Amino acid sequence: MIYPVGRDADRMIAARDLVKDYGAFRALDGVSFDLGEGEILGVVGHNGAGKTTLLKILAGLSSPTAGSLAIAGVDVVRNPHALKQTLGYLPEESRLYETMRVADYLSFFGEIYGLSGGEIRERSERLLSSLSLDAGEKKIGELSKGMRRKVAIARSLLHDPRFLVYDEPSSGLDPMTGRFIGEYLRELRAEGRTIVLSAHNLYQIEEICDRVMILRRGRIEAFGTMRDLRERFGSLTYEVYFTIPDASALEPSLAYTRSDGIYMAAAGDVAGMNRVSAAVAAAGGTVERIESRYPSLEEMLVAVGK
Ligand SMILES: Nc1ncnc2c1ncn2[C@@H]1O[C@H](COP(=O)(O)OP(=O)(O)OP(=O)(O)O)[C@@H](O)[C@H]1O
Repeated sequence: MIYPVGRDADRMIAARDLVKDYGAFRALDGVSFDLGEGEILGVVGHNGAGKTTLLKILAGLSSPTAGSLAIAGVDVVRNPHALKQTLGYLPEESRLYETMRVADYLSFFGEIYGLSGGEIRERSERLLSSLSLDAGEKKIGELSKGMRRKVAIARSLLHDPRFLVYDEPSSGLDPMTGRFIGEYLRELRAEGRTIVLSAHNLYQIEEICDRVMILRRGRIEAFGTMRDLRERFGSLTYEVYFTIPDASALEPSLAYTRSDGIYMAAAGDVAGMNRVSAAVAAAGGTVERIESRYPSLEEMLVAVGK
């Protein structure tokens, strides 16, 4: 199945039946989807689902065993080097050059991208300041994990690429730095860049991504906006909060929890919610409020299973 983008978006990625075998093991098994320009796609899945494998293929660093992939209209399976100027890649773990100062490190990569000395200085300064990174004269080996991640992000953006592939950008970072990077990604999107990222921080994915792909054992289990996914995984949950003088008067089959003197029983649909409310009233209790909520991405992933 192909998951198309909306008609109004220019297409940045067209992936068709991507397969990746490692020997006899099939890590990706027929992945097809489209992504529009200027969108953020979050790729989620349990360990070993195939996220890094897919991201490496999108970055032109690994060639698929079968299938086709066009990025910005270019067939990157046949011509992976065509991505060089278009793509900024952030690997899951970046090996940085421990003994280099940040400025020298960025200069080194700027030269690889063919930038002039002036361009490198101007862009490095702008990137480091937008990332709130002031490393001074420190060597990369002396930086904290969060600072190193920011250096790797700056490196991925030096040549001003339109398409970013970020593997676990906030992994291992404290919540403040993780949040900062989430907001930074939104700014990059506002500049018109297309971003594919993987993350185990599902709240961040829910917050910043336009579309989400749930991978399971190398296949797309679900793909769409969070709204699409909520429809696919269904239902609202209703939580009925009540007080009751004697909970033992409730019908024994009614499951509930109790916190600070307030009881709560959950129901999967409106009929269930009505049954709970009636049971509470029959046992002499009072319904205080009813809350409805959608399943979170985390609950969806649990429902999908390994
Ligand atoms: N070079 C390789 N050789 C053999 N098997 C590999 C190789 N790279 C990945 N695999 C296997 O392919 C599967 C998918 O791996 P991948 O790294 O893409 O998963 P992932 O979803 O990124 O996992 P994680 O969340 O743990 O990073 C795993 O079973 C992994 O063992």
